[in-house]
Amino acid sequence: MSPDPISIPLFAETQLQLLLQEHEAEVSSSSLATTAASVSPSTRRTLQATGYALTGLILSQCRTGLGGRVVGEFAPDPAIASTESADGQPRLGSHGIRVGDVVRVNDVAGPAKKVGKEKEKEKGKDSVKGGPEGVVTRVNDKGIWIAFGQQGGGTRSKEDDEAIEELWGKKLWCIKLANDVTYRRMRQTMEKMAKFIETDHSHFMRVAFGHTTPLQPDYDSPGPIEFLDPTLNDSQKDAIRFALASKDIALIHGPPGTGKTHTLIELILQFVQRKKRILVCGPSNVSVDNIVERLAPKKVPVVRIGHPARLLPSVLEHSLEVLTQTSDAASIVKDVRKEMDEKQASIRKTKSGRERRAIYDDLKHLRKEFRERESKCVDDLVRESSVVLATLHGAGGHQLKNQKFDVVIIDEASQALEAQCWISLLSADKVVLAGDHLQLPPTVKSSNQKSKTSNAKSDAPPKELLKGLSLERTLFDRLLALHGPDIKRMLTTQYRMHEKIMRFPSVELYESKLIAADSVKERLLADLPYELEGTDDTQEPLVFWDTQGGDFPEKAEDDDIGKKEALLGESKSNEMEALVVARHVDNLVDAGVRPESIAVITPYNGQLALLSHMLREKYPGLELGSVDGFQGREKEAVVVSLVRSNDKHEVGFLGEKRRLNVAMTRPKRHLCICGDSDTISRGSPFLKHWMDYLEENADLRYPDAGDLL
Ligand SMILES: Nc1ncnc2c1ncn2[C@@H]1O[C@H](COP(=O)(O)OP(=O)(O)OP(=O)(O)O)[C@@H](O)[C@H]1O
Repeated sequence: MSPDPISIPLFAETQLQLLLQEHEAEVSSSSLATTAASVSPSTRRTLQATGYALTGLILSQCRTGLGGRVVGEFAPDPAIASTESADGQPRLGSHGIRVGDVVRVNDVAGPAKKVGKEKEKEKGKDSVKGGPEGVVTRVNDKGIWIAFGQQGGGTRSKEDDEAIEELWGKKLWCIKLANDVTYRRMRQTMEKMAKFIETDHSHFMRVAFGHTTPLQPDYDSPGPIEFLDPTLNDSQKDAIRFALASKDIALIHGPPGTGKTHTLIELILQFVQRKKRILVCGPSNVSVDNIVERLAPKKVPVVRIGHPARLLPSVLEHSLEVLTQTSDAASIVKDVRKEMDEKQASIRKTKSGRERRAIYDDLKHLRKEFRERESKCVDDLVRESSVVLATLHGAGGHQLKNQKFDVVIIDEASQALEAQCWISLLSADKVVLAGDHLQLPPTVKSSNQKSKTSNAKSDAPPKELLKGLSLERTLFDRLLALHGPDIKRMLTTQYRMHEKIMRFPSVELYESKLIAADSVKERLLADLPYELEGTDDTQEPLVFWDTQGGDFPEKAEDDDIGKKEALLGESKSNEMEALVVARHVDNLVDAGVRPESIAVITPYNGQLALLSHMLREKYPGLELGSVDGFQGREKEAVVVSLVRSNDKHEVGFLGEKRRLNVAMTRPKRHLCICGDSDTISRGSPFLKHWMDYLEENADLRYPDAGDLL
């Protein structure tokens, strides 16, 4: 079968337009657009209250941190700090700035007045409005530490040094910025692809766009395989054999709880044994760190690329930036760093402008020297590592510019935008993607606004777009549709759910292929390793509170805010149903289930707000979240509030199978569904089957509205 080929430049142009729309949607939906340098005190306070800013700061210390960046320590301004900590020191007020956030530090009085040429130079250059930008590396109630320099890595510049110098003695505040490194790297990659001519196309690229079919896997080429992990099950072994034998593309399909990462670790080790160099990527820092953590004890040389502030503490020792300080190769950088620190400190002691300029000049030379030595050190470290790990956008950084890998592995590939994947794939020969296309794709904001395609560039000539291409269509999905199931292997034993919880998603979505491992298939809450009462709930894996009958109506939104939110699918709520949920949680806790073992999830943010109001204070350990946000997570007991209950039988975005799949596959021992079977069963054949399954298999209960009030 010869697939329909897709034009690579047209694909890239289409992606560029879709990405532009998405970026605009992101910027406009975020109040981060208001990042002008000079804003009123009350706006600053509001920004702090909403989690976007931190006010009342002064610069208290500077030093050279990882990667040669200046790290500034900012303390509460004692003149205005309203709270004190136990030791009598001023404390920062409550705020939402976290480690890893990109922030800009501004002078409360506004940017320094520039004169003449400098002013001209800065006109129209938004990025220099306000103070220097950096990444938060540490926060506690006595201060915040910020590493200055480019968002995407790289060492500091003269402009950074000068901008930081300007902060001494000023009253400061910082504001969280949108982190657009990912967007920028995707755009650069697509721009590159749009310009490629045929001779630039790799074999993998031609496979990925249907210009040719995948080559036959060669099962002899990897030689005999001795599995290192004795616990691997047959489907995991089969997936590993296939990925080793494939010549260009292998998809590992990992339904919920089937040990996708477990399998990837063995696969990576097998590649290393065969002297292959591997780049391992994932869409988020957590997805990558998860692999570093599990790989590190196996004694393989690994290096993790990425800003240290964003990495889990447990993987820091493998971070490239830390290695550039601690490894043998790092000594060549150390001397220069010390000299830079000394120079930096001497600036403040110098009053004369001439001397200051001379120091800045020296710093400039030192910085050049530092960069050259560091770049050699980085190159050496990366070249010596058989396994390099980075986020997908991190793979577009300068550290990997001249690096070549035998295999690129992408974990959680079905949660990454396709353009994001290509950042790591442009020069790849062989690719392994792991994911589950039957769970939710990455969140895309612009798809909610399809009707308003009048984007900001509406006066630009319309470009031809590839039909059927949207950002939600992931590479994983597209490759499967293009080349069929021969390019994938599915993991089939799941180690999370009770058999009764697993059966419906298995039959409806995974061709009845899932098998519950013996260790989990009959596990109940009552078997938890702490004291628990055996009740109707703790001895039952599947409960359905059916609210049919009209006494549990969803709230109709008719005000303006409601309508706007409804566009985002966020505003629905159902107060009576929330009472059913709360009652069920009470019952579980009364039976002895720890609130930390329970999660309450719902597709609607309106309902989440209501449930949080009812339950957060009562059970601080209980986890409350949206279904979308709970993807990838698990809990002993999960209560799902479906919300929709109306005469028109509208189910809104419950109609999305992948969302319901995520919702129903989070629990290990107990799943409780609260919803109106009458409304929901008419939403789609899938929903009808689900309601039928619950009716036949769950412990069915009908709440009494009067009893709840
Ligand atoms: N062959 C196996 N034998 C026993 N336990 C296993 C096996 N494979 C995976 N597991 C267990 O299953 C659980 C899920 O595995 P893992 O964390 O690797 O999956 P994942 O891919 O990260 O998650 P998901 O399957 O939800 O995508 C873990 O507790 C892991 O120890």
